[in-house]
Amino acid sequence: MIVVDHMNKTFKVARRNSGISEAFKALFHKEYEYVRALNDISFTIADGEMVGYIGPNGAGKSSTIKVLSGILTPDSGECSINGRTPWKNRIEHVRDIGVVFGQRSQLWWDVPVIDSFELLRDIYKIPEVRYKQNLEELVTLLNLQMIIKTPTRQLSLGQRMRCEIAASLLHSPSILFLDEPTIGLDAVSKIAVRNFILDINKRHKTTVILTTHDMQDIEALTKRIILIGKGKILMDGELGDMKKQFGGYKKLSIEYSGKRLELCEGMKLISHDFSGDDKESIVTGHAVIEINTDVIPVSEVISVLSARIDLKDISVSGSSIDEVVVELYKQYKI
Ligand SMILES: Nc1ncnc2c1ncn2[C@@H]1O[C@H](COP(=O)(O)OP(=O)(O)OP(=O)(O)O)[C@@H](O)[C@H]1O
Repeated sequence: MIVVDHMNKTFKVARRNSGISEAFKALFHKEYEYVRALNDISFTIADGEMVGYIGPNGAGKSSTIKVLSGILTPDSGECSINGRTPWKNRIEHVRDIGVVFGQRSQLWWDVPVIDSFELLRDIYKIPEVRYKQNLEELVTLLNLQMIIKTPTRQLSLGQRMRCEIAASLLHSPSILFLDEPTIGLDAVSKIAVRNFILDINKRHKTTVILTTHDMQDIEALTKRIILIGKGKILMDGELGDMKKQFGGYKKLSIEYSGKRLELCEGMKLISHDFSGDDKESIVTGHAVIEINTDVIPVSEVISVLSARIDLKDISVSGSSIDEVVVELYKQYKI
């Protein structure tokens, strides 16, 4: 169980203008600015839950993960993870958690991956039998057989990320923090990583907190999302509800022939290609229309259109998860 209660963190950042004279001045008089990375944040995450922690750049996601993993001490507020305070009980705490920072490596750069794994076994004092079992499972599920003897620096990004995830799980943690685990991965590697995370959550009931800008990760993995912006928790709820609230638009794509395309209230033309003179003669065309379903249902749009034109082909799609998130960020002005 993770309980975060009214947590705050402010960074003091040195600022100066460019130029040699400014650099010289800064030797004697430094100017500082305060950045409020976490502003009174609170949330609770139950055992076995998978939560997407989202927000724009600089929102405070990594700072939260750093506090939860014991790397950073907050200025005030409480945090209890399985009954421990991460920054106070660091040694016991790290046995309970696995952390993957997509942009940083926990593997030793110049040695084969298996050597890094063995070092981690010694650091975490993982019993030999458990280590062997976990290693075998992770090597199979993450398909590491061919790369485990290669030095980390010679691995591709996708190969390294699979090794990073394995490294974070060797000691069977009950909680996994994933900070942008699919950043820079190709489609095949992304899907492999997502499937693996789903699998360990299902089989081992591992609690997963995932920060990402990849909304397909969120859609594939989590039901609950927590939105952070400018250090504040702005929303905490079901992904499905968020889609309903912010995704009230449908896109209608039509191939048609007939006279002029006329729209009514609740319909907006996104794109329109047509042949012929659209004022007088029969035209054939392709149009994409955005429908505000709060104003007019899709069925009515189709009947309005088909009264005027001959619909040859038609497809309807909802707002993509990215569009929903753009709406969400707009709404909260972040
Ligand atoms: N060590 C630090 N020193 C000074 N400022 C910091 C430090 N770490 C983070 N910050 C600032 O705190 C704010 C939150 O940063 P954080 O890295 O948590 O954001 P984020 O949501 O993870 O962003 P991104 O999506 O870009 O990774 C930013 O304004 C950042 O500049």
